[in-house]
Amino acid sequence: MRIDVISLFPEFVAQCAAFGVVGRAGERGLLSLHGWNPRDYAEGNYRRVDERPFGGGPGMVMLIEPLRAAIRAARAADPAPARVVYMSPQGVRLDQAKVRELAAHERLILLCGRYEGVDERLIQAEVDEDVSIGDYVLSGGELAAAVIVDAVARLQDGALNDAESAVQDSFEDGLLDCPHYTRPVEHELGGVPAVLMSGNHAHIARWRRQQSLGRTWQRRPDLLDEAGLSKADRKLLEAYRAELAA
Ligand SMILES: O=C(NCc1ccc(CNCc2ncc[nH]2)cc1)c1csc2nc[nH]c(=O)c12
Repeated sequence: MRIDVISLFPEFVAQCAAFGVVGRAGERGLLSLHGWNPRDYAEGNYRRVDERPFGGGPGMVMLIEPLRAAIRAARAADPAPARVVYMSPQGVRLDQAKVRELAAHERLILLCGRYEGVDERLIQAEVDEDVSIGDYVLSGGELAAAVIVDAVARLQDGALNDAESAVQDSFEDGLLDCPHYTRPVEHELGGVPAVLMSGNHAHIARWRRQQSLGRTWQRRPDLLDEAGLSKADRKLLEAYRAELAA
């Protein structure tokens, strides 16, 4: 998969892709990341990339032409067609389903705005979809682009080893994770649930499932509705709640 990031700070996103699983995906040739800076395509001796908004109001708006030239350069760098995603507070909210959708493309071009955003005409002409990473205010689209790079890199075949795939799958079952413990068994902060030391793998799996169900019910009941619980799940959750009420 090839991802081109259009940003005034392209090194920002490159850095986020230099470590861990994502860095390894790059080394394995599963993901290539390229940055394009609109300022390199800005005209005039001030090389402007932004201007004051028509109609007045605070902040600045990114100009059409430097962005358009940078997008064109990115498109031209590889013959494969690219999906252009504008990182925007007005976008659809990113979730794992959207990540899977984006990861299926051979190429993505991620457009990162700064200031108040981008001239609407550029968005209409060049952008396929707008994506937000949540309802909070960031200083630009770069962190959102880095989130997408990380999440889609993990889904490239060969990016994760078996253990890491298990971690990925556990999230994808739609529930929150169970608690995790490692050595020492005894610690001033407390001990370890006996079931985890029992060696009884059926009991351990049941306990972990019950903890996932219980924590999801307590912290993210919204996820519970979609999770499609089995009869066994519902019994485990009932027992969890009964234990809390006791
Ligand atoms: O570029 C991004 N943010 C920069 C930014 C933030 C706020 C405003 C203010 N706009 C005026 C307004 N908004 C609502 C009503 N009036 C403009 C630009 C961004 C990309 S994806 C993402 N995902 C989550 N959060 C984000 O901020 C982002």
